[in-house]
Amino acid sequence: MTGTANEQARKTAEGLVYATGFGNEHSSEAVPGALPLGRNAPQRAPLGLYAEQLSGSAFTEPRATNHRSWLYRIRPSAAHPPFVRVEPRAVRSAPFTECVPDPNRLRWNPLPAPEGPTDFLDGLWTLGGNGDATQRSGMAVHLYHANSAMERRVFSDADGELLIVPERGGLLLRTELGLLRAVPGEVALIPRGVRFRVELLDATARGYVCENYGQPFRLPDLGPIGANGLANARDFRAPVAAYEDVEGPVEVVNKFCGSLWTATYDHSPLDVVAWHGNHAPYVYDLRRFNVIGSISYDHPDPSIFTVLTSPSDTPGLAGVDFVVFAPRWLVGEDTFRPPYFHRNVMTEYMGLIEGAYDAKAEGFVPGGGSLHNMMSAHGPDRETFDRASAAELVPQKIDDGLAFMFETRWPLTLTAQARDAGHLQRGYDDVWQGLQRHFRP
Ligand SMILES: O=C(O)Cc1cc(O)ccc1O
Ligand SMILES: [Fe+2]
Repeated sequence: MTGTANEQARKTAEGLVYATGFGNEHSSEAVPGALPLGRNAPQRAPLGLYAEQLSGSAFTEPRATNHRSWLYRIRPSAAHPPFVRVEPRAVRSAPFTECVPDPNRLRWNPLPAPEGPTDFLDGLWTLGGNGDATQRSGMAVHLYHANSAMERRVFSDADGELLIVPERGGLLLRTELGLLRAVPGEVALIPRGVRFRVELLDATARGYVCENYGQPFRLPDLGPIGANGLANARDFRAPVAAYEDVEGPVEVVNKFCGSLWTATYDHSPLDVVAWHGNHAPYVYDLRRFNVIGSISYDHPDPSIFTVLTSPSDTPGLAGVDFVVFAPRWLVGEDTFRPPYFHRNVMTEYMGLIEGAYDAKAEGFVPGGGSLHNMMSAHGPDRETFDRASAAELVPQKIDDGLAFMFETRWPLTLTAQARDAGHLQRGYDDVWQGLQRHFRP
């Protein structure tokens, strides 16, 4: 991508307007009068537009979990040529069958820079996942490293929603429902089936993606925390309508039941002039997260840091949680303050957006990731354990990092490329070597 194209994307991103709130019924029109009033499907939609419903939930799901938007577009989505299946490059999907599930603790360095011009879609690289895309259950962990804009190219994912976690470089997401800017420290969500393309605000972009095949992410219940706290609903931003009136070839890539399918349209499908509904993309600034923790003793379980949760059919057991370790004060008395040693029935994939993470002195780097699969023993490395066991317990501000976790109820199976990757760290186990016995009966 040329500097000029980046510059243009940056200028566009600067002027963006948003609607706020989580899961709201938004309505928006890019041209006055484009949104019909009082009905969804008038005999003739305003301004010669086509009316189309995009459903992210079954028609009959309870109102609280019903997701759909009405789109008023220049051409109906139905007018398209056949899709043909294409090579998926480094994108893989559930069920993950290339490897046997591995109980070892694993850690990767950042995804290497791509060779040659690579857009967001070509730069997607799947680490692993669980479940089955055709059953709409489970999740996948992808990383991306891109250096160019998706030009005349649009992507949509029928298999799940995409939670994008930029780590390096900002993104301008041009979606059917409008434009979103997502820079490191923010996360963006593209709902199932929503078409979008990604432009870059910087020379390169790197980050993580949680592809959630299961129920859409929602805000966790707050229970005794009360009516406020953690991620507050008003801090989520949805786009306002913005459309492309572009004729000529545009490649539309559709991820469907694990495969990538492509068709060349004679126009851009990002041609929605007005819309209303709640099946909409959003962006959230992780620094707005209201961190809640212990003000007496002990280290709460990290569920207290849940930003978004995708419930499964068993109450309390998430298909996947998105958890953030944001700057916070530690004040626990007579407490080992960093993450404790533990074995967890849930599987933990962790990434680092910036700085450092308080359980690991070294080796867990921004853009890298660690996998602690179901029941694998992990926790502070030796250096962290020794330091925290001896530390003077004065109030301490942890403000030198932003880490996150995709935590899932099912074990995560790697792709062959993740297992064999040159950037897989050898000897991760060694960080727990040298923990001395101190037992004195
Ligand atoms: O493993 C990790 O670092 C994540 C984590 C953090 C924490 O504070 C407690 C439990 C846990 O799994
Ligand atoms: Fe953990």
